[in-house]
Amino acid sequence: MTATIINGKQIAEDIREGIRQEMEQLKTTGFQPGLAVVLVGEDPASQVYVRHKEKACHDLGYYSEVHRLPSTTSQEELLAMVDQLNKQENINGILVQLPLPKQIEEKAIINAIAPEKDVDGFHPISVGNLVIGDDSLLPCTPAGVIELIKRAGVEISGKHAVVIGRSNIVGKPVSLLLQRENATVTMCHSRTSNMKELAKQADILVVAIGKANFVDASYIKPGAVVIDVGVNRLENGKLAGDVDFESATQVCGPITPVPGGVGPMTITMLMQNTLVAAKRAHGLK
Ligand SMILES: Nc1nc2c(c(=O)[nH]1)N[C@@H](CN(C=O)c1ccc(C(=O)N[C@@H](CCC(=O)O)C(=O)O)cc1)CN2
Repeated sequence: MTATIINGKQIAEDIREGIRQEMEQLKTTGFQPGLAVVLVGEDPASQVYVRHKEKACHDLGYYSEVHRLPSTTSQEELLAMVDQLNKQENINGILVQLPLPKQIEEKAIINAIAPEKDVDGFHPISVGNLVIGDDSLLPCTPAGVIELIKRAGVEISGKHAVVIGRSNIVGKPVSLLLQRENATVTMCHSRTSNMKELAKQADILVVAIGKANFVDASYIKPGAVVIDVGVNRLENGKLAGDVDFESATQVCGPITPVPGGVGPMTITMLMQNTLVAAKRAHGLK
């Protein structure tokens, strides 16, 4: 079995093309999804991601608002901003870019977003719906992971999936989504004593542990699908995933690169969620 590269950039573009075509039809009726993005502070990576979100809206013909607030913004000020966006009829999706400065409690802000506008899928109601398998807006990166696996032509049902990492944003939701697709899921984390042994049993290995090049060939069953969610900026300025790509490709089957794998899917799935939220707000299917 030889490694094949899953081209996340191309898959993300294919999905955007589908959205573009749907928009062509919908906009004749005056329909326009609206996304508000709130950025607090000057984190360089967050500034780049927010610019990409604004550009994606522009390219697809969405209405877009970006609110750039100073790093000294208080929790009350940010809550007031979210409250105002909850009330705005031209806004169907609200995204507060993470991480937030330390004086602001992330949870308080996420909980304040109206669940029907929660295009990040982080609100407890969205998470609860995901757990019980009801319709909800799915968190973007985990939804992107599932989409990548499917579009790489990999059947998920009946497979053993191992997820390394248990964050609320990636590890937990991706495990639930894999389970929803009828995989048998094992979750590993920093306290798992036999991680390598478990990872080596995976048909599908999803790595979201936030440690550069953590997983090498010795963790991978020959031919396994490897999805690398890590985006780690090295001291030399280069990006590295959580998977040692050179080593992994000696044994794995389909694998996502970093950059150009999961990352590009995050913003595309956000655009998809914003369209879904807008259609629901207009009573469309
Ligand atoms: N409110 C949210 N905050 C954050 C989220 C999120 O989903 N919602 N995710 C990340 C940041 N993020 C989007 O916000 C994001 C991360 C990475 C990429 C991406 O395309 N990565 C590229 C590499 C980009 C680079 O050169 O730095 C890739 O992997 O190919 C897009 C979006 C945290 N915050």
